[in-house]
Amino acid sequence: MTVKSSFRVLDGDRKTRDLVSAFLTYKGYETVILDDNADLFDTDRTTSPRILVADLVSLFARSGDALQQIWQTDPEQVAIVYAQSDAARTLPHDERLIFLPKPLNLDELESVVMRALEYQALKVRMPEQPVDEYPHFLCSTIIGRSRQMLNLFEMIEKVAESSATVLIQGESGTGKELAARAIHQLSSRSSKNFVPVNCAAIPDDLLESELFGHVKGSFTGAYANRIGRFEMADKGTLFLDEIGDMKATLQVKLLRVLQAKEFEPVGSTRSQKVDVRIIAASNKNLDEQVATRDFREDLYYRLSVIPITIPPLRDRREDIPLLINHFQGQFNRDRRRLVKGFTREALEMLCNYDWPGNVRELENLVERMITMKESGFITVDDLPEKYLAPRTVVAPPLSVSGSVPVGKELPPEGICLNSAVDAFENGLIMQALHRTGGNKKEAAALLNLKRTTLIEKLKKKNLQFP
Ligand SMILES: Nc1ncnc2c1ncn2[C@@H]1O[C@H](COP(=O)(O)OP(=O)(O)OP(=O)(O)O)[C@@H](O)[C@H]1O
Repeated sequence: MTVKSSFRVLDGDRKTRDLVSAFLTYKGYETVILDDNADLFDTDRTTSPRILVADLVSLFARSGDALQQIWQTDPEQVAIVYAQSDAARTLPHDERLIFLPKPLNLDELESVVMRALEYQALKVRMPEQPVDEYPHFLCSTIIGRSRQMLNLFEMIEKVAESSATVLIQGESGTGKELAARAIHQLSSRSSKNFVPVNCAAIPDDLLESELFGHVKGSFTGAYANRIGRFEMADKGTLFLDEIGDMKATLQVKLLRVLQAKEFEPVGSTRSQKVDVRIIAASNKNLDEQVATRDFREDLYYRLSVIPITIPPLRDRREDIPLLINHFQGQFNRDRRRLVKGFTREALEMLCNYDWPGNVRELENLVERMITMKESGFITVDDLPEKYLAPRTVVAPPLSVSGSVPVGKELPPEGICLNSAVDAFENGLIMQALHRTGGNKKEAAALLNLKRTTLIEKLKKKNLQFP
């Protein structure tokens, strides 16, 4: 049975219907006009793609639930529905539905037809993997396949069972809050509140009242009694983010609550009991802050009963393609885009980049790229300049001393030497692997390294030749 394109056109207004049908036929698509007697829900699944182009009023005249009924029979059918602009909000939010405002513009119709075709092509080639079967998720939010992330998943599952205080450390954007939420979600406290507090975002003089609440009249502006985050988190979890920014006097009070499991609201002398699990996080090195006496040692030990460190993304590069794929799916859905992915070269650039902003930076980049690109593949030319650095690395000749001279000028704002050297080294290693088709022995010879040294480097840097 041959699989052919098929558009079904539904419109009570004959003139518009004939125009749409003639236009699609002219563009080379097989088109069927649905007259009054045609069964809207008996879709012929031997045709592909299956796209309905319909006037909203005519569609709803058949049934107010017409779209859902069509999708029940044929879940991959795309509906291009046109109506007056303000009718858009009456339509369900669904990636299979494309709205087109009236009056119909044939250029716009052509472009949404392309989108619909791309959507279906994508669905046929890449059936979505059910989340449950996806092996690299925790709580369906944290993604990673690197050894470090799999260890982290295990750790989170273990610590969730207890109520011990957890201290999560890691650079900004590595997913500390996500990890804290997962611990709460997997714990027996999950039906109660998860209450986050960003200690760095709240002015010092307000943080105490924010945490413990206050009684009316306790300070200027305290017009009424107010409960604090500790009370809100009773029987649940309190997430103290950026704990390293908490001022010394408050550190003492927090220590007392951790020890006595009770606190007093600002302006009150009455102690209140609470049952709160504390998860603290910091992107500063608390060890160093303890050494410089910026953080109390006793509080540090109280908080770090279970210490967890989330490694920066550059130390687990094999997670990058997985994360890109995840965010791509998410933003294609959210922004109603049909971007198919990143080209291999673009992906390689991104895998070589150092991601100082970690997963947050990666997520923002993918969102920006998907929003701007709309469909097709994202290529190296679409990437912002800063992500291209490794491509500009051309293996220069060895200097007399045997060291490799840096081919770029030092920018006026300076550079991070370690990252630059690291990126430069990664670029050369990947080039050597490319040139030798992934043969490590030959690549090592090109780099004047022992094969085992190259393998060690690849492992240490988490570099993978695709
Ligand atoms: N492993 C991951 N999988 C999926 N998304 C992630 C992952 N890690 C981080 N993210 C996403 O990256 C963004 C930053 O994560 P999060 O806020 O948890 O980081 P953080 O370490 O707490 O940052 P900060 O130190 O700046 O508070 C969020 O949008 C989060 O959903």
